Amino acid sequence: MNDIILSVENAVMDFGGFRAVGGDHGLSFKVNRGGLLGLIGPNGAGKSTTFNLISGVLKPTKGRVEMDGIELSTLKAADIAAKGLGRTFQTPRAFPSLSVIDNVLVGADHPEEGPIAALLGRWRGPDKALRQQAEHALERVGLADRLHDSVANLSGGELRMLEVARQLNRNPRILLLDEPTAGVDPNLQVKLAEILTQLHAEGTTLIVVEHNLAFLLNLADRIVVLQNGALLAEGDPDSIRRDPAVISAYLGAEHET
Ligand SMILES: Nc1ncnc2c1ncn2[C@@H]1O[C@H](COP(=O)(O)OP(=O)(O)OP(=O)(O)O)[C@@H](O)[C@H]1O
Repeated sequence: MNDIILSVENAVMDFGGFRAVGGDHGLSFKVNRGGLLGLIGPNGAGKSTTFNLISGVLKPTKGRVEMDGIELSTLKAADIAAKGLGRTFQTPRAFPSLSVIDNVLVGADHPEEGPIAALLGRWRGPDKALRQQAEHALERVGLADRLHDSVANLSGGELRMLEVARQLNRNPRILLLDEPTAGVDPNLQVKLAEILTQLHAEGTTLIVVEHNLAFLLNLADRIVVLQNGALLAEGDPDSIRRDPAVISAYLGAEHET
């Protein structure tokens, strides 16, 4: 029997009259505890919107999201983060006036406070243990020699790795990564794959949205495919690679380019 940590149940997200997620019957899928789930689909399929529903950035028009049997859909994003759900964004977010390490330290000690309160808390100065933990997170993503650099000096790929470090520092039980390889150079992509493999081995539940299918299909143990906001297919990576509906809707189009 699979142990389910997260379930999306009949979720619908409408923006005005436009249905971004849910199709005709609502979107439902489950995430195994400790699993590495890949969420794929063509542009506009509803992947980021689904992440926003899970992490509480958006409230579903209909349906619900549950983590360990607790309904998340009614909670604020900061409360969901405090329950152990971390995420990165498709467009990396950073405090531009802070150094690399201070960007990791923001919110590290009291994630439930939210970033602004935590930023003010930085005036107290972090204790040594927190600083060492943040340094370790930055070492893991290959930014050990950039600790005191301004984030303004980081490349797009490095900013993305900074977001990963920020989440590693919080040690989430579930981590959602939105297009983690986008703009990341091949060396850092290898590092990223190592980090995901290690987190997976440590029992962290991972959900990864990615257009780089070669990267994701090698790492994930299950794949959910969305099309027009609805579930097109789900299964292990091999069955998804062979699924005629996926090939025609998505993989086929990719292969032609
Ligand atoms: N705030 C919003 N208001 C209106 N429409 C939105 C909003 N956010 C997303 N959409 C629309 O919902 C659909 C799904 O968008 P979403 O970003 O979730 O897709 P995606 O699968 O992540 O796409 P991509 O791979 O291009 O990032 C798209 O048609 C998008 O234009």
